[in-house]
Order: sequence, then structure tokens, then C-alpha cells
Amino acid sequence: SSTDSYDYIIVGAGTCGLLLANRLSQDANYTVAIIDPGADERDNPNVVDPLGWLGLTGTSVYWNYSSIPQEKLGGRVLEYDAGRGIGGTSLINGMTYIRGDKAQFDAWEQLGNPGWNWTTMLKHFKKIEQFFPPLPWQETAGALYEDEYHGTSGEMHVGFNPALLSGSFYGDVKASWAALGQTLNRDASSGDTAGFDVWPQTLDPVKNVRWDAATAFYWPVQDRPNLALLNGTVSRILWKNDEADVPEASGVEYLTPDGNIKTVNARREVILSAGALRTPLILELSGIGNPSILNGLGIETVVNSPGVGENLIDQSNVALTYSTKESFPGYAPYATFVNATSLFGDGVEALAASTKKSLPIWAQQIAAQTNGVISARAIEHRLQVQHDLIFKKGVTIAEILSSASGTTAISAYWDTLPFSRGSVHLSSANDINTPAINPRFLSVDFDLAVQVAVGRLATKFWTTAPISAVIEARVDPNSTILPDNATDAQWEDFTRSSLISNSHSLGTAAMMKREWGGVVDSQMRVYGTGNVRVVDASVLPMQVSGHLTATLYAVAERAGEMIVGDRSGL
Ligand SMILES: Cc1cc2nc3c(=O)[nH]c(=O)nc-3n(C[C@H](O)[C@H](O)[C@H](O)COP(=O)(O)OP(=O)(O)OC[C@H]3O[C@@H](n4cnc5c(N)ncnc54)[C@H](O)[C@@H]3O)c2cc1C
Repeated sequence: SSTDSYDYIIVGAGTCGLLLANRLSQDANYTVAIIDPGADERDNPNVVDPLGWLGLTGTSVYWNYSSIPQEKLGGRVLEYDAGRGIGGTSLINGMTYIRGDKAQFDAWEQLGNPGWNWTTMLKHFKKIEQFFPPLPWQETAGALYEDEYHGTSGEMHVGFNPALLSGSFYGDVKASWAALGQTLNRDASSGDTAGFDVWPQTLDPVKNVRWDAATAFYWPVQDRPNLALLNGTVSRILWKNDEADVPEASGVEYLTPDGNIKTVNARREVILSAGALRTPLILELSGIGNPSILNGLGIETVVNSPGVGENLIDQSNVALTYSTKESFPGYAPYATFVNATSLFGDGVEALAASTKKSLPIWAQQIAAQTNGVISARAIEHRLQVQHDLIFKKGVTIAEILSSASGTTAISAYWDTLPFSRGSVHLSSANDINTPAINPRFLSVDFDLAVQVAVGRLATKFWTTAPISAVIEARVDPNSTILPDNATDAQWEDFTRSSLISNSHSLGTAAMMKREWGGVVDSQMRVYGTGNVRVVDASVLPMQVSGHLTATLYAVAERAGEMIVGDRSGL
């Protein structure tokens, strides 16, 4: 019937999928179906309330994944999170809105993606955003911005939290970071994250509500007659039975909540937006992947694409907790981004040289993890691009949050550009819901060295005047409290036993040259297919220093322009 055929099928009503659905259904002549198993969460108070998100942990709005045991973390299994509901992970995330460093986006172009750079991304960043300037009292509390980097008429509302902490804490944090050489950054979304800043969030500060992908891009257009939302979990792409040179998708197969298998036809394209932990699973069940992995699962190879599910890059988050002498009644979203020079000081040049020598060894190790289907040379090239970012372009390599709430002060920190590479694959051909997630944290030693150096800096911060005056004691739960003069070995043990996922997984269907292990081209088309794209965190080839949603919305916006642009040619 006509109801089960659409021009475009978008798999996943998440952060990227809903923006894309909005753009592809703008022209009423084209029909769009979005498929997602999640529910309407508009009445969930912890979704809506910008201070409620930690109350969502583990609830039905979470997919609640786990990693496989982590070899370098003493076999620990880590919790992995993604959002489940109309809005995807934008329903459950911390709403932090920070882009990344210019050179990190320019590097995408070097990885084989013409036209992908800071200049084009800034255009998209501005287009999707409606920025709410801080109120005068918020400016006093540290909420600053540079007008030229922000948009005024997009659907994504961005502003400062109405519960922003006021009082002396901000000035003390700023002064202690300045004493450590980390000066004020008025706007971390300007293409330069370095220094200390107070970040805005994806929220509407007037209504005081979260502004997730559904609120911004889907609910306002849900009545478009050419836009459908289907409830279900997609298992695989269905292929046309024709003699075309490259496989073409005819539609997808999905499982309804009551357990029925249904199919829906795509007249033009199938677009996967199921997130970095799920999109590779759908590709694999559809026969796109590393043939030896597919054979092992009993899946016939349709497209030999060894990069599928490889190149998983997440960051590792470590927290330090302190009790304070006074209580802080407000929200303190403070970040400090540091580059290699400020982290390693005089040792940075020697470190640049020694790590450069290690690149071929790390590349061989990562190639071996893929059983050699991606060559060490290809991987070394990618690592070299990252090495240049760190040591030649001076991008920031770590983020340290320094916050307080009630009588607890906390630092959470992570290396933004780890060299370790992990993977995510199907755990079985019968289970589309349980990804085998292996971030391989700390599999490259340098990542541990960075984490230790950042941990030392984060600790030094709380002992630096004037902020030191508010601190009572270290109170880290469940782990050894490190002595003030802890050795490297003690820091390494602490890091291995306490790090968790930073929830920034990406790269598992990377937009990159095919010979380097890329899965999609610079138009986000899956190599080897006629009409399948990936538009979600899977395509980001490398980490960025900021948080991911700002970048993802811009990527989805660009995808929308590309797909609409292709219509005249089809
Ligand atoms: C706890 C947490 C906190 C975070 N905090 C921040 C933050 O403060 N700031 C920030 O910028 N970023 C943050 N992030 C990261 C950011 O939110 C995610 O990277 C981003 O939302 C991912 O977007 P996506 O479009 O790739 O996937 P998602 O938004 O996850 O969308 C994927 C969608 O696909 C659906 N789906 C999955 N499998 C299938 C299937 N087989 N069939 C149909 N549908 C399917 C899912 O239900 C989901 O709706 C956080 C992430 C987490 C988990």
C-alpha cells in the first residue's frame, strides 16, 4: 500500500535523525518516515527540567548497555549509556554546549573529506542555533559569549542555566585557574576551547526547559502530512533484487513493540541515525562489514567494508571529589581546556618526538586489533593527523570540569584526544539490542600518561589559592584517596580503577577515505552502496575537544543540505 513506501527512511529518532527528518520533509513533495522504538518523553519531568538529568540514569529512557571487560582496567565492565525515546540521547545528556577547536574540524578535510572544515561548520553551527544572551546577573556569574559566533534564528535554543551559581565561587575558580596559567576564555565555541570558561547549554532559559532534538526539530513539524514516525526497532536494510553494479536499498525490516516483523520501502534513500553504538550493528546485519566478522555470525557479505564498527573512540572520565567548608546553592558549569604545552611544560618537545616515534607501533597494535583488515599504514596516517593536531596545531587535549553543588566540590576530567581505538560489533546475529562495546581504554600507554598529568593538574587546582580556602577534604567514594605526594604508579592505579566512559562514543562508521578504513564518503554515503547514508556520531572520524551535540547538529544540517541538493540530480 502507499502507506508503507516513503522517499526517505531515517533509522533512529535521535539527535541527528530528527534534525534531518525536519529538513528532508520541508518540501511537501517528498515523504519521510522515521523509525524508533522509543516513547514520547515530553511529560517526563527529569527530561524537561534542566537540573533533572542525573535522575534519569538507568530508567527506561536509557538503553543501559555495558562494555565488554576492559583488559587495561583489570577486567572491569563499564556502563555505557545512550538515550531511548523520541529525541535519543539529546533527552538524557548533560546539555553542555561546546563545539571544538578549529583545527580539529579542518582535519576532517585532511582525512579525505573536501569541504569539511571549520569555516563550513561555523555556517551550520550558526544556522541551527537561537542563542539567548545571558542576563546581567548571569554575566556577573561568568556567563560570557562572543556575538559573532552565534545564531539568532535557528530551532536549537542555547542559553545559560537559570540556576547558574552566583556568589564568590566563580571568581575564586577563575582566579585559581589564572594562577595556574589558564586564563579566561570568553567563548569556548569560537573555535578555540583553551582556558577557563562557563558553558551554555541546549536549553530555553526563559521557559527553563531542556531543548532536545525533538523539542527543536520534530514536535513543531510532527503534523506535516509527508512525515511519519513509526514505532519499532530496525534490524536490517533490505536490498533490491536487481542487476545494479552496487547494492541498492529497497527499504528496511523492523520489529514492532508487539513482536511483529514489518518492512517499509524506501523509494530514494535509507539513512541510518541510530547512534555510534547501534548503526554498525544494523550495517553488519545488512551484510556490510568485515567479511570474517560477518562469516562468524552467519551473515552473507553484501559489501566488504572492514571499517564498520572499528575506530570507536570514547574518552575516559575520572572524577575527584571534595567536601567544602560552605554550601553552594546553584549550578556551576565550569570547564578548563588545556593543550599539550600547558600540560607538559618544558617536556612537550621531547614528548612530541617520542610519541611520533611510537606512532608506527601504536598503528600496528590497532591494525592487529582489526585482524589486519585495516593496514597499519592507513592507521598510522590517521594517528599522524592527530599527532599534528596535538603538537603542531596546539589544540586542547584535556577538559577539566571544576564544579560545586551543596557541600561537594568535584573535578571530572578526560583526555579529549586519546590514541586508543576500540570497536563495536554485533554480539550475535539474533540480537540487535546488545552491542559488543570495546572502547579499549588505555590500550595506548600515552593515554594513561595524559590522564595522570591531567589528574595532577586537577588536584593542584583545588590546592591553589583562593579556591583552596573553600576545600575541607578529599572524599572520593569507593577508591583509594591518593596522598598529596602520590607517585605515578599510584596515579595509574587510581586511573585504571576509577575511570568510566565519558559518553562521547564516535567514529564507528567513519567519514574518511575508504583505503584508510572509512565507511562513508564525504557525502556520508556508505561506500559500496547506491542509496544508504549514515548521519550520526558514527561518522565523526576523530574526537573533538567540545561536547558532541553541537558538532552533530551541524553535521546533520550539512547532511540535510546535501540530500536536498541531490534531489535535482536524481
Ligand atoms: C549520559 C550522557 C551525557 C551526555 N552529555 C552530553 C552533553 O552534556 N553535551 C553534549 O554535547 N553531548 C553529551 N553527550 C553526548 C551526546 O548526547 C551524544 O553523542 C549524541 O546525542 C548522539 O547523537 P546521535 O544522533 O549519534 O545518536 P542518538 O541521539 O543516540 O540517536 C540514536 C537513536 O536511534 C535509536 N535507535 C537505536 N537503535 C535503533 C534501531 N535498531 N532501530 C531504530 N532506532 C534505533 C535510539 O533509540 C535513538 O533514539 C552525552 C551522552 C550521554 C550518554
